[in-house]
Amino acid sequence: MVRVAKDGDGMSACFDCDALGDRQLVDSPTDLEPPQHPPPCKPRVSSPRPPTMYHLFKSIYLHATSKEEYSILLLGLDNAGKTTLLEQIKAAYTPTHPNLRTVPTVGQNVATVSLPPPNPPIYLKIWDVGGQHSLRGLWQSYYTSCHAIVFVIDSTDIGDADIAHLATDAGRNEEHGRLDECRLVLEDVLQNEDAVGVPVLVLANKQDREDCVEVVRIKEGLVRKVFEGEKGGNVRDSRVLPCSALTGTGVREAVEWLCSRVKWNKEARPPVMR
Ligand SMILES: Nc1nc2c(ncn2[C@@H]2O[C@H](COP(=O)(O)OP(=O)(O)OP(=O)(O)O)[C@@H](O)[C@H]2O)c(=O)[nH]1
Ligand SMILES: [Mg+2]
Repeated sequence: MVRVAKDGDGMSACFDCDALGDRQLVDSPTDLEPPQHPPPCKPRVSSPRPPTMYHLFKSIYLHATSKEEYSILLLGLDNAGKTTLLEQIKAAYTPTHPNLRTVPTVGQNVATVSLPPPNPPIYLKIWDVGGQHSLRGLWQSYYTSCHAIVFVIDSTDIGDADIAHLATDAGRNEEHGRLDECRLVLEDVLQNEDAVGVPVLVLANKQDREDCVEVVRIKEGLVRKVFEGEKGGNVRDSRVLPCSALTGTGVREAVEWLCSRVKWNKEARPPVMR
């Protein structure tokens, strides 16, 4: 039996003594002395090899060329505009045209963008997951490895965007769109313990439409109340920004905020090196 040492396991190749001894007995019929079993050979244990110049240069090269990669998770109700946003981010940072003819996402879409200077030299890996009710249970499996969450709101489908109104009699009779559903889903994200401390950017999307609610009302009437309410979870970095995923307005500002926040939070959630 031959044991061949693997590279770096500290032991050089060693031939098994029994096999060699048997063959010597058969090949030496004239031996008068009783057959002597050869002494077992000791495995030669070599000391760990010092790093070579190759390894040294390789690690310097990897250090100089690798970049930090942060994962960004796009969440929000179905039809909010997440996939359209992903297309606009790709188009803003890579030489591609956005595909704005989206279909409801069943599962996920993912894209990695490398930010050009003067942004910090990092990769953003952006995960767009389906927002339909039946798919929301999958979101939590992304929380532990994400570095920031973008919660996309359809600014045309949340009534007057004032959750205090929901509780009043006057409010009950009004048309709220999906305001209550949006509040509950956002609270659910903020309360998840795997997402504690993760920076959250709320995007008031579809600001290009005339029937949209202004960002300041969404901030004061919905987002601030959810974050400061009892289901708002722990303190975290957060921001509300207007955007139109369809026209691309506000998309770069959103990405820049995300870049600064993931870097800021890198002690708590370190990046992956690529
Ligand atoms: N006017 C306008 N329409 C938008 C905007 N963003 C998205 N839409 C439209 O809204 C619809 C839904 O967009 P999607 O990006 O597919 O929505 P989604 O959030 O990915 O939906 P799910 O995959 O079901 O979770 C599409 O018809 C988009 O063209 C926007 O900023 N303005
Ligand atoms: Mg989608």
